[in-house]
Amino acid sequence: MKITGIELRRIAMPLVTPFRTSFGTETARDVLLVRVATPDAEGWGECVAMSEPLYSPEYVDGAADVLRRFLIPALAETTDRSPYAVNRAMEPIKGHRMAKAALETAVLDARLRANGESFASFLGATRDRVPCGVSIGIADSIPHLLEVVQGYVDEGYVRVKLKIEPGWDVEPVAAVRERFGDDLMLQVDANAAYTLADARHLARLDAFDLLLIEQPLAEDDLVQHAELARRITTPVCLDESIVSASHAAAAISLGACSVINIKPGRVGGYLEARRIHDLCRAHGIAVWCGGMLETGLGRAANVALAALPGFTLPGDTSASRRYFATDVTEPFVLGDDGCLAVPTGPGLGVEPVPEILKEVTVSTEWIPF
Ligand SMILES: O=C(O)CCC(=O)N[C@@H](C(=O)O)c1ccccc1
Repeated sequence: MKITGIELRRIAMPLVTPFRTSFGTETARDVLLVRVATPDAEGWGECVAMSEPLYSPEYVDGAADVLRRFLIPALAETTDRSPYAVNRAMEPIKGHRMAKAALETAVLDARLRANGESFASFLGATRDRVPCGVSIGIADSIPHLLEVVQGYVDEGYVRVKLKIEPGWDVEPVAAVRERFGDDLMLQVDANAAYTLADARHLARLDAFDLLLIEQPLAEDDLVQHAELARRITTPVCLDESIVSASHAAAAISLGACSVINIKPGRVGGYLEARRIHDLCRAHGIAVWCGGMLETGLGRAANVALAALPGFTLPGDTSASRRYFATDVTEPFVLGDDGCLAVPTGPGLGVEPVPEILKEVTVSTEWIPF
């Protein structure tokens, strides 16, 4: 597969409502898209880095820079376009996993579209629909939170994730459990807002039969997560801490988690995401697909990944309307069964709608090969 050039495209995607987490509030996504052009097909990759390095060290301007100056030139030096060769070409560059994931995905998408194979088939999906959870930000009051949860439950989401932080944790969880009963699949996400000194306080969440508590402690501390896991009964799930299959192996062997949130952008791409899936499956560790407020492009790839057999918990693969009034692709719409259909077309199975893409585009940059 010959690449004729690569386009870096920045699009501005306003969010339907502000999304507040323990590390900040998002009101719009400044998204970097990577388009790989070949004579037979074009491929798309979405970089999930946020505008500022608050979730992880990466940020969107930095991702564009490392792609332009290092990752794309490294790719241009090889002629082997197999997905593994793309990974190998980028290997010497340290870190920048979200940037790498976007480029790997775009090359893979172009290749699969040319070969007529879907992302789901390539990854080894075993389902054609995936049950969807929804992530709910920190609200300004408990009554408002309950209203928001009611809305998403009415839409049919099968699992609710509540963002928590010190001062907004036990009370909102108790109120949701009280209002929606014990059958609602409920979990919380702290985005590393606590320390081990909060263990006794976090143990108060054990009363609410949560599916898991996501990333309670700092992303670089597996040992403290293992100690916390011994002091609470709610299963610990890691997100920010798991940036590779070797990190997942270390976390599992240390007992730092019993569930892992797999985000392909965070771990450097869908191939590494599948490796983590396979490793966790071998260890009986449940995984689910996390989200980074992706447009329909990244969402399509995530839904395909979430259809692999080890994804036994509903992910943050919500419908497009959860975040965007108008998605850049045909919208992902939640079915009456609370599921999204796995795209079946070649590659991602979706593409940007040209007039919408034009409207949301802030800048484009063409890098010829
Ligand atoms: O549904 C989604 O795409 C968002 C899910 C979600 O809560 N993402 C969180 C997270 O920490 O997992 C996040 C939000 C914003 C930025 C980074 C991460």
